Amino acid sequence: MGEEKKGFFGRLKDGLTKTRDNIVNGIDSVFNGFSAIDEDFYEELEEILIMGDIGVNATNAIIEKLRGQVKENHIKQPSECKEILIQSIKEQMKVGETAYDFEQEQSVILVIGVNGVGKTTSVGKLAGILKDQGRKVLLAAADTFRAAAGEQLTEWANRAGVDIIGGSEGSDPASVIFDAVNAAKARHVDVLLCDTAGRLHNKKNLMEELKKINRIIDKEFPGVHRENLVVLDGTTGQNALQQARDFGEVADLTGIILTKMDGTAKGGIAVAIQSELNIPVKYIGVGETLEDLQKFDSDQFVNALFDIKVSGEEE
Ligand SMILES: Nc1nc2c(ncn2[C@@H]2O[C@H](COP(=O)(O)OP(=O)(O)OP(=O)(O)O)[C@@H](O)[C@H]2O)c(=O)[nH]1
Repeated sequence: MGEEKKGFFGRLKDGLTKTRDNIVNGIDSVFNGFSAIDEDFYEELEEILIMGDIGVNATNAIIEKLRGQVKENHIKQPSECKEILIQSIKEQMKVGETAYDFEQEQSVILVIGVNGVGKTTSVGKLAGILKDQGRKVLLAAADTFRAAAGEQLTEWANRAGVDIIGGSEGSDPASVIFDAVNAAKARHVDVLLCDTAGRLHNKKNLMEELKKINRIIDKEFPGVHRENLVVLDGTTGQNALQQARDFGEVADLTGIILTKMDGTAKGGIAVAIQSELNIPVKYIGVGETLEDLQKFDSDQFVNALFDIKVSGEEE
C-alpha cells in the first residue's frame, strides 16, 4: 500500500517507528533475555522506559503497577509480563474524559507555545477540521512577531475557506485579539482560533503578552467557552514538559497539541505528558498535511507504539 493511501493509524504507526525501536525493542529484549523476574529485570525495564522519554514519575508508577500484578498473579516468566506492562502504560496515561466542547459551543481557542513547535500549522489544520464539521470559523493572526506567520496563516485560511483578522507584521498582538474577538461576536462566529507568537523580545514579555490577551478575551467575550491549547513539539522530549509548565503559569491549559510525532525517537513523551501534567493531549500531529492532525486517543497511541492490531483501526 502506498504511503499516501495509509489511514491515520498506519501513519501514526509509521511515525512511531523510531520510538518503537527505542522503547519496544528494548523491552522485548529484556523480556526475552531474562529467565527470571528479579531486581535486575525491573531495573533494565525502568532504564528503557526512562531513556524512552516516558519520564521518571510515570516510569516508577508503571513499574510499581507491574510489580504488584506480578506478585498478585504469581507470574514467574518475564515473557508473561508484556501484556501487563502495556496495560499499565495505558492506565498511566488516563486523564479522564477528554472534552471537545468547542465542537458544539461558541468558543475562543488560544493556541500558545514556543516558536517553531507548529502553532501556525496546527491552527490552520484545526480551522480546516472545524470548518468541515460545519462550524463557522474565524482566525486571529496574533503572531505579529514572525514576519511569515501571518502569510502562512492566510494561506491556511484560504485553503480552509475561513476569514482571518490581523497578520500584519509588527502590529500589536493584543489589539489583533481585541479586533478578532469583536469581529467574532459581530459575525456570529462559532469558533475563533487565535495564533500567537512563540517568541517576543524575551520570555517575560511573551508571558505578559499572553496574560494581556487572556484578559482581553475574558473582558470582551464573557461567558464564551474558552480553550487554551499549548502546542508541544514531540521531538524535544522532556523539554516539552517544562514548556507546558511555564505556559501553565499564565494560562489555564485545557489541552495539548503534540506535533511532529512522525519520525521522532522521543514519542514516549506522550506518556509523560498525560501522566505527569495530567492535561489531555487533544490532538496529535504526524506530518504537515491537514489529515496529519487528529484527535489523540491514548489506547490507540499505545497500540500503534507496540504494533498491536485492533479491529476497526484502519491501517
Ligand atoms: N513533520 C512535521 N512537521 C510539522 C508538524 N506540525 C508542524 N510541522 C512543521 O513545523 C514547522 C514549524 O511550524 P509553524 O507552524 O510555523 O510553527 P510555529 O509554532 O507557528 O512557529 P513560530 O511562528 O515561529 O512561533 C513547519 O515547517 C511545519 O510544517 C508535524 O506534525 N509533523
